[in-house]
Amino acid sequence: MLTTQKSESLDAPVVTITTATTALDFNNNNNNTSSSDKQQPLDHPILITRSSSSFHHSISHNKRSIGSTADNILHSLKISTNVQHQDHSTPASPIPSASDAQVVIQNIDDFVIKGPIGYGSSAVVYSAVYTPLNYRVALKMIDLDMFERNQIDELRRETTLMALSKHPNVLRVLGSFVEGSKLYIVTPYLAGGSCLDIMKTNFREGLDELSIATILKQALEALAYLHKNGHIHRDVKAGNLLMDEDGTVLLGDFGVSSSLMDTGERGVRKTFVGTPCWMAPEVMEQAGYDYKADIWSFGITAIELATGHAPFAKLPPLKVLMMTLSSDPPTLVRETTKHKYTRVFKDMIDLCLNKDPAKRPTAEKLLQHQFFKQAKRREYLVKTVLTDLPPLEQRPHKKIPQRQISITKTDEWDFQDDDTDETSPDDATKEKQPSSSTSPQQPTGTGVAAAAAAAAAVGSNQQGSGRRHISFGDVVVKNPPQPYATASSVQAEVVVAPTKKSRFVVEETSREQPTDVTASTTTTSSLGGIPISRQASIVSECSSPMLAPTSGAAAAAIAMTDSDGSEGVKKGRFSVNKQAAENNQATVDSTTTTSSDKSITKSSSHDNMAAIDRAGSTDRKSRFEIHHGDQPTAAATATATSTTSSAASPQLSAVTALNNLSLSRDNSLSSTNGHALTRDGSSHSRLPARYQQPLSDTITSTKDDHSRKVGRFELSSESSRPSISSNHSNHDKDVLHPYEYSSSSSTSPSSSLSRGQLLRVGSDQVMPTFQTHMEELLKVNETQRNLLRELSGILKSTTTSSSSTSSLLSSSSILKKSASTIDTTQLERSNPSVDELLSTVDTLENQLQTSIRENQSLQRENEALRREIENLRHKS
Ligand SMILES: Nc1ncnc2c1ncn2[C@@H]1O[C@H](COP(=O)(O)OP(=O)(O)OP(=O)(O)O)[C@@H](O)[C@H]1O
Repeated sequence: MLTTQKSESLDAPVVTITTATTALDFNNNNNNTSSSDKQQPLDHPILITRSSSSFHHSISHNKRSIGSTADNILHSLKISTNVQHQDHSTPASPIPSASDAQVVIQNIDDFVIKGPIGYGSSAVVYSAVYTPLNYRVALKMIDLDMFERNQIDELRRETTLMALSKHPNVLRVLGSFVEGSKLYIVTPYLAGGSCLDIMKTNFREGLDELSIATILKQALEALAYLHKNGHIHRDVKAGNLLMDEDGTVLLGDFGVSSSLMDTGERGVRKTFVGTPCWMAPEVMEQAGYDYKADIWSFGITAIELATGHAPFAKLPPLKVLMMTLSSDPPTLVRETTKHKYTRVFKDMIDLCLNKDPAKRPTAEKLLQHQFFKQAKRREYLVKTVLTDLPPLEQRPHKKIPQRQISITKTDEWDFQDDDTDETSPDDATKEKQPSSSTSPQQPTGTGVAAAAAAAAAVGSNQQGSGRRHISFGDVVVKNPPQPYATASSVQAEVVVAPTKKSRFVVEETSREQPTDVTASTTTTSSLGGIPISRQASIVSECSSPMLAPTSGAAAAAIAMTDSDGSEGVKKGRFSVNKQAAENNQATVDSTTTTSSDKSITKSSSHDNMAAIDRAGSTDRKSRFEIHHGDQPTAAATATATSTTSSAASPQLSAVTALNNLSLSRDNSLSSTNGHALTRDGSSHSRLPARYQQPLSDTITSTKDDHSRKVGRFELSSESSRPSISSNHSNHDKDVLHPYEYSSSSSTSPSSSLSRGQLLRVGSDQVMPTFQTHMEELLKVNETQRNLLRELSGILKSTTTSSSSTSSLLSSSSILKKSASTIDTTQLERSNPSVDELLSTVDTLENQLQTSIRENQSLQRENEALRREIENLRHKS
C-alpha cells in the first residue's frame, strides 16, 4: 500500500472510481483507506464513474484532437476545480451528485480498441482511441474476476494515486472504469512502448551507455518525485519504463501491482505475477522497507538495460531469491557486455545495489552522480533508440501465460478457525498485536521464508518469462526524503501496518485455461534438482537471522515439486502473521495436482513435523508453517503416505532437512506433531542420543551454504497430535530419519534434548559430549533440587521430633533413591545421625552450587554465541 503524505508538489485531485451497476461495487465502505487520503486537500476531485446517471452525457467534451500529454487531455476533459473534500472512509455515492466532479472516461463504448500492444502478467494493454476526443490512448484491461473485493479497493486507491501524480516522467492515469468484470485503466499511448519491449525488439544485448543514462535519468527524476511525495513504486524495471515518441521516458505501473498484493481477503485468488529479480533483499525479507527498495530496483534496471536482462533472470524465482539474499549484490560485469561501459556506470549501479538500504543513495542524491552528467536530451533517444523500431502494434508481443500469484495481506487472520480451508490449521496466537515499527535493516526469517515460499510458488517453470513480480508489505513512508538531503538525514521511518495479521496467498493459476487449472498449470521446483516434499509442515525460527535463509528455502521448497519437472504447486496459501515487530507467522498451503503427487510424496509423514523452536521467549512467537493444501490440517498432512526425502547435495540436504523441521520460537506453537529444535525449551524429555548426530549431520551439511547457522537449540517433539505420531509410516523404519525417534524409546510422546543442551546448528563442530554432559548436569540439578526439598521437610520434622527414627529412615531412603550422583555412603546406614544428614545436605548444596555455576557459565557462553551470531549477521 502506498500511502502519501501531503505534499505541495503532488497534485491534489482525487479520482474516485465508482460503478453503479456492476457487481464490483467500488463504493462500499473502504476501511482500508489510508489516513493520508483523508488528509489530502482535495482541490480537484475528479469522479470517474461508470454510472447510469445523467452525468454520463452532461459533459460537453471538447472534441478537438489534443496533444499527447495527459495534462492536455485532462484539461480538455474540463476537470472540475471546485474544492471538495471527500472522505474516503465513508462510502462514495455510486451515483454522482450535482456537486460531484465531472464524469469523464466511463464507457468502453467511448473507445475504439485497436490491437494489443503489450501483455502484462495480469493485464492486456490495447492501443485505443478515445473517440470523444479522438485521442490515442493505451487501454489496460484487467480482469477483476481475478481479484478480491478489497484488492479492488486497493486498486482504486492506487489508481487514484496514479492519477494524482503529475510529473513529466510519471505515467499518468487519465481515467479508469469498470465494464462487466473488467477494469480498464486509461493512460496516454506511448509510442515507443516499454524499454523492455524496445530491447526485445531491437536491442537484445542491451543499450549503449549514453542512451541508458538518458533513460535512467528521466526514470530517476520520476522516482525522486514519487519518493518526495511519500510513495514507493516497488516495481521499477525496464518493463515499466515507457518511452514516448519524443524520447520522454515515463515510469508506469506505479503502485498498482504492489497494492494489489498488499491487501486482500483470505481466498483472494489472483493478482499480478512478477519476478523477484528486481526486488530488494529487504523486501524479500519482509523486514520492512522503504523507498530505498526502489533504488535497488533501479540499480537492477540499470543492469537490465545494459545487458538486456536482469541479473538472475534465467533462474527460477526461488533461486533468484536465494541468490539475492545470500550472494554479493549483482554488479555490472563490464568485460562481458556488448557495449563498453564506463567505470562510473558500474559505480552508480554498485551504489544502488548495496544490501544495506541505508547505504543506498536517495534518488535525489543519485541524480547528482557523475553517471547522469552524460545524459543527453531526450531527442537523443529518438535517434538512437526509437529509430528503426517498428510501431508497437507491429512488434512481436509475446503473450504471457497469465499465471497468477497473489500475495495478499489481510487485516485479520484466523488460523485457528481455519481448519476447514487451506490455511494453517493450527495456531494458538490469534491476538492482535500493537503497532510496530520495523527497521528496514532488520530482516526476519519469516520474511525470507515468506519470500521464498512465494517465489517457490511462482514456480521454476516460469523462469525466463521476466514478467513476474512479488511484493510484500504495507509500508508507509513517514519521512520521505527531502530534496538533496543526505542519505543519513533522510532515514525514512518504515511502519509496518499496525495490528495487522497478514496472510499472503500465493496462488498460481492459468488464465489461459481456466477451466482446467489443475491440469494445465505446471510449476516445478528445481532447487538444484532436489526432490522436495510438499507435504511438510514447517515452523521456522523467524527471528533467528542465521536461520532465516534456509528456513525460507525450506519453506519455499515445500511449495516445490520434484525435479523431474512434473507438475507441481498449483496453489499455495502463504500466511504471515505479524504479531509484533518480530512476530511472524507464515503458512503455505499448497495444493497440488494429482500428477504432482507422485513427486510430492517424498518425505515421510513425520518428517514434516520436526521443528526448530526456541522457547522461553513466550512473547515472541514466530512461526513459519507450510503444509499441504490438499490436507486441511497438519494431521492430515502427516498421515499422508510418504517416502523419504532425498537430498542430492549438501545444500539440498539442508533444505530437505529444514523441510522437515518446524522452526519457531515457542514450543506451544510448534505443536505440529513433529520434533522441535528449541532454545531453552522446558519440559521436554530427551531425544534418544542416536538421533542427535544425524540431526547435527544434517544441519551441518549446510555449512557450505551461506545460511550457515550457529545456535543453541533444543530438540524436542511434541505430541499435541498423537494421531500423527501414531501414523508414522512404516517405511520410516527402513530409512532412519534424522529426527526420528522410536516410540519405544520414550513413553512420553514428547522427546527432546533437555534444557540447556547445546547444539551448534550448522557449525562445524557439534558437541555431543558436551550435550550429554549438560544433560547429566541438569538431571543432577533436578534430582538435587527434589532431594533438598524433601530433606528440608524431613529436617523440619526432625527438629520437632529429633528422635523420630522413621523420619530419618525416610530421608535415608529418599536420598538413596534419588541422589544417585552423590556419595550417599553415609546414608546407607540405617540410622544416620542429624549431623550426617546435615553433612549430606551440605554436600548436596555444594554440588548444586557447582551445577548452578556451570549452568551460568553455559548461559554466558550461550550469550556469547548469540552475540557472535549477531555479529556475523551484521557483517553479512
Ligand atoms: N501507455 C502505454 N503505451 C504504450 N505501451 C504500453 C503502455 N502501457 C503498457 N504498454 C505496453 O504493454 C506492456 C504491458 O504493460 P503492463 O503494464 O500490463 O505490463 P508490465 O508492467 O510490463 O508487466 P507487469 O504487469 O507484470 O508488471 C508493456 O510492457 C508495454 O510494452
